[in-house]
Amino acid sequence: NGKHRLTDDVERIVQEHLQYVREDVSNGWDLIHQDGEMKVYRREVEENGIVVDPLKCFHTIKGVTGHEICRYFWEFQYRMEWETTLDSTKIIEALDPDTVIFFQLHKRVWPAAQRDSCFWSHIRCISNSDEDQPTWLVVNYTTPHPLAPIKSPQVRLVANVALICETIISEPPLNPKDIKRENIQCKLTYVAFVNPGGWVPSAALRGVAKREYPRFLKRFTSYVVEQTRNKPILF
Ligand SMILES: O=S(=O)(CCO)c1ccc(-c2ccc(C3CCCC3)c([C@H]3C[C@H]3c3ccccn3)c2)cc1
Repeated sequence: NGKHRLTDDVERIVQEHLQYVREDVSNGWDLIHQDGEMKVYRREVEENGIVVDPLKCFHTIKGVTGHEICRYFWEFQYRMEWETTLDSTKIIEALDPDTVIFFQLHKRVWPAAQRDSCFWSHIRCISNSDEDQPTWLVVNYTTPHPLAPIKSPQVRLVANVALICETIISEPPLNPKDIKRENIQCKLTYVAFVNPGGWVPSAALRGVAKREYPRFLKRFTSYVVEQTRNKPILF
């Protein structure tokens, strides 16, 4: 894909996430939610009295590939079908076929002021030669943009989010064309570093995050399972 003004930033952040995804959650992380295969961890971090808790979620979803999960997460046209915490979302610039810039209005979470966000969103396939299936990832990273002016009373969110997915094929048939959905599953890692961009009561924000991240990940992954059920597998 063509080089653009954010190529170096995108490369740097993608590489950082590829290192970070391997870090285990044994020390310093609290398991805040478990539901079947989904495990949600959080570290309690404050910067200048603002809660910026990193979030890490591991989940295994049967019947879908990592490419399908990343595709539905990245593609703009599906977003409002699974994202219940947004008032609006729109693409304000396309930098290359895999990198766009979004502007989003997030639903107001009382008593905090309404948040908006502007980030570049990049989707990529990392082929790791040794394993059979490639890793797919999406990164959403805050960036300023002239078409996303900061307008009071909205507060600009600062977010660095990654969705990293592996595809597992159990009992692969001799001919890949014979692979069925019951033989595939996606192992996903979702990490979110969200700075609310301005003061929010710590307990309120931690409560919202604890409720909303698991709900959002469950709703999103269920949506992809539904959408792909009778479609050819996208590897
Ligand atoms: O995965 S994404 O890139 C999907 C694209 O939309 C993503 C997900 C979540 C957020 C987000 C935005 C705002 C908040 C807070 C900050 C003050 C008031 C709201 C939170 C915290 C509260 C947690 C939360 C988690 C999930 C959904 C909503 N709320 C999270 C941003 C981007």
